[in-house]
Amino acid sequence: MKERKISEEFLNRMKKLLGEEEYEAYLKSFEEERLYGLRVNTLKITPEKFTNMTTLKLKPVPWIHNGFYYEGDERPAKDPYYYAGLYYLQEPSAMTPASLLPVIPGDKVLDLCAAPGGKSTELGAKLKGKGLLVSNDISNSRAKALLKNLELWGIENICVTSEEPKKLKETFGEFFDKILVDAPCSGEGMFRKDADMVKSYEEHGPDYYAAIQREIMDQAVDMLAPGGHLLYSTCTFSACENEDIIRRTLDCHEEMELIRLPLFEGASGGIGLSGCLRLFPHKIKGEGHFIAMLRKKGSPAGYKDYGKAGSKQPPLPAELSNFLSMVSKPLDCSRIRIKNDAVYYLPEHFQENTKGLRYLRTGLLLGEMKKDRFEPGQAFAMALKPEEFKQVVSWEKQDERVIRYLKGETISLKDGEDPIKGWCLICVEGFPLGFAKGSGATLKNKYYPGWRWQ
Ligand SMILES: C[S@@+](CC[C@H](N)C(=O)[O-])C[C@H]1O[C@@H](n2cnc3c(N)ncnc32)[C@H](O)[C@@H]1O
Repeated sequence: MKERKISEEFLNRMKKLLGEEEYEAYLKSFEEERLYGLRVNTLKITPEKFTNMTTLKLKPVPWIHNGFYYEGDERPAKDPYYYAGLYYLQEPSAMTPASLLPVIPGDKVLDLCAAPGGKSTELGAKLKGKGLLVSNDISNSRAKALLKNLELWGIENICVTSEEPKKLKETFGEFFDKILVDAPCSGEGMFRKDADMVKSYEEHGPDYYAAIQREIMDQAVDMLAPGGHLLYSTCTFSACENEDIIRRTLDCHEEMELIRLPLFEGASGGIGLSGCLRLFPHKIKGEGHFIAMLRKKGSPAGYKDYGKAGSKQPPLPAELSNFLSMVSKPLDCSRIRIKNDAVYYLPEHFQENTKGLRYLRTGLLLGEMKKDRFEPGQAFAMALKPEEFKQVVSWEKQDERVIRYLKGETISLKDGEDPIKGWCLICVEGFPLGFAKGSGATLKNKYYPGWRWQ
């Protein structure tokens, strides 16, 4: 582990927050090794099936149904199942916020500070393809990583934006049923996991972040529909970034109420504000976190479609229709849009009157219209189940062609294997990796170059 020098001021504050005895236990937790976790993508596989298939040595995270610890000497990101989007690597405490937000299929969900997608991927899985997930991050470069993770996970009903919350509020108003604010914070809870956090803490501490958090929460409240839930989380300990933010939100917005979160083994209540959750590394096998849930009073107005998705559209180009005839996934063609040759499948409830926002993605990118053909894209492959495409090639994980395909190589079929003509979906053990185009015994590789196995 890297050497880290934690500021005296922080340690004194922790002593005050925890009391002498607990403070000693907290300091002792620094002697323990950091923990490694992964969360299974329930859009694609059940945790039971995954644990039976993988060679990783896993132990369940007790409070997360699809969360597991893996051992630090394993390399789960160098695994074809990772490339198939079967799991996301995530510190166990960080799995908690998305697991607690009560998202149901059909909801309109906003993840306001979403990159790189640790929580958005779970929110998208909970939606099961129904409703809308708007994932936003103010940083454009981080939003690109977010987009990749959401597409790798096969989430089709996404919009990815890179905007200031204020701008989103001006556009959407009280639109969302569920909002997650996983706020930028001073990161005190991550000192054990990531020594670099100590360095950035010296530049910007709790007061700097508290001002940003207050502003973000005000905008989030204004985007929440009556009856909607807003979950606030940080990975820091300072009360001014946690309970104080919640207290202030309740004071400034009388339409909001606190929803008590149930305690689970090892979790603690809020300090001076019951109903919130605190996770401490000396009490739980995970890093430090704070979580609180709020609700906007009133009842949901019921379904209201703002956009034109579903309105009459010009017929699809023949090349696209031909390709879609190989796809049995139910697609509502009135939600297909072609923009600068890129073909998108809009999510339900998508507002087409939201122009002017910096979108990185509006819906599922099905592919691209080329001169006289349609070329399906990587995100489309990841959102398909093998039974939803006409021609499928599935290799066992040990088959050397899996890694060669992920490296972008042209693949030859083996003697005795049926020749392939045209588009096919390449899978590992039945889980899609991407497309290829067959011309008999040879498969031309169509794996997205930016995602290649390095
Ligand atoms: C704690 S991280 C989010 C982690 C993410 N939720 C995950 O689980 O992968 C906070 C994020 O907030 C973003 N951010 C900072 N200021 C913001 C603002 N004013 N509005 C929206 N996002 C902001 C940062 O770029 C950063 O990616």
